[in-house]
Amino acid sequence: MDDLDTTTPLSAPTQQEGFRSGFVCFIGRPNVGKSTLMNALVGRKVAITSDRPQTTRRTIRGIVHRENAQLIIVDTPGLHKPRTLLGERLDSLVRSTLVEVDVIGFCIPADEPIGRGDTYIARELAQQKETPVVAIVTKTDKARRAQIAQQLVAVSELGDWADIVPVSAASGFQLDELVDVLCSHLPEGPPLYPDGDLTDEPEEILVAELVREAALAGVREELPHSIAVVVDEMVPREDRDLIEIYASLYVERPSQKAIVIGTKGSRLREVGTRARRQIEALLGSRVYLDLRVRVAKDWQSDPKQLRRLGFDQQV
Ligand SMILES: Nc1nc2c(ncn2[C@@H]2O[C@H](COP(=O)(O)OP(=O)(O)OP(=O)(O)O)[C@@H](O)[C@H]2O)c(=O)[nH]1
Repeated sequence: MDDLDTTTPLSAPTQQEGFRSGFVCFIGRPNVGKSTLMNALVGRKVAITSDRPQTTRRTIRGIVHRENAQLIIVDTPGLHKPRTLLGERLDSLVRSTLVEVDVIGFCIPADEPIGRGDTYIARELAQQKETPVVAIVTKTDKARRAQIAQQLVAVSELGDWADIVPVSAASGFQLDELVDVLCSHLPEGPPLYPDGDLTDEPEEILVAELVREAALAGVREELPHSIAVVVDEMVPREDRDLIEIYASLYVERPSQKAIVIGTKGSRLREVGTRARRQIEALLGSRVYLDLRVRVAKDWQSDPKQLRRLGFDQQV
C-alpha cells in the first residue's frame, strides 16, 4: 500500500482537448472474421473483456485506449447465431445496436466474391444514414494483392462508406490504422472508462463503494462527504486466482489526507484490509488492493467532473 503526495487536479484527464470517445460495432455475414477482428483489436492495448450486458443492452467486448481517443467495441450477440435468419438478425440489430453506436464496421472478406449476404447488409445499412459506416475488408492475408485491389473497388461500389480499410486480424496488417479511422468518426468527449482498463461499470462502482465505506469507518464525523473513491484499474491475473485492484481515494485537503492515512500509514492499512475482505466476498476471488490517497482541491464543487468520474453516485 502506498500513498502519494501529489495534488491531482481532477480536470486533467477529462478535459483533454480533441479527445474522442464512443462505441463501434462490427457487422457482416457469418464467418467474415468479425469475432477474430474484435479479439485482435481487444488484444492490443486493452483491457478486460466483459460478457455482462450493459444497461443499454450492449455487451462490451473491450476498450482500445489511445492517447487521444477511447474506442469501445460493443458486441452484437444476435449476429453470432448462425441459425437465426439474417433478415431477423439485421432487423433487431438495426433497431437496437446500430442506432446506438457512433460508428459501424461492415466486414467483408478479401478472399471471397461479394455475395447476396453482403449485398443485403449493404442495402440495410444504406437505409440508416445517421451512423457512419466504415467498410472493412478482412483477411487480406488470404488474398493476393490484385485480388485485394479488386475487392476494394467492388466494396466501394456496394455503398456509400465513410472509409474503406483493408485489414488482417491474423497478421496484424493495418489494425492500428483501422483503430485510427474508427476513432476519427467518434464524437469529441471525455474518456468513458478509466485509462488502461475496463471492467463492468456496476462492479467497479461497488468496489469503489466498499473502499469508501471502509475509509469512512470511524471518521465519518470528520470527513462527512469529503472522500470519493475511483477504481483506476481492475486486472484479473491470468496465472492465478487473483484480481489486482488499484484505487484512488480523493480528499479535498492535505489535513484530510493525514486523517485517512493515520500515523505511519496505520489507518490506511486497516482500511485496505477491511475493504479487501469485502471485495473478495463480492468478487469471489482473492484480491490485491492498492490504495492511493490523493488531494483533489475542492473536487466537490464541479458537478460536471463529479458526474463524469462517477463521484455523484457516492457522495
Ligand atoms: N487467414 C485469416 N483467417 C481469419 C482472419 N480473420 C478470421 N479468420 C478466420 O475466419 C473464420 C471465421 O472467423 P470469425 O471471426 O469467427 O468470423 P465471424 O464473422 O465472427 O463469424 P460469425 O461468428 O459466424 O458471425 C475463422 O476460422 C477465423 O480463424 C484473418 O484475418 N486471416
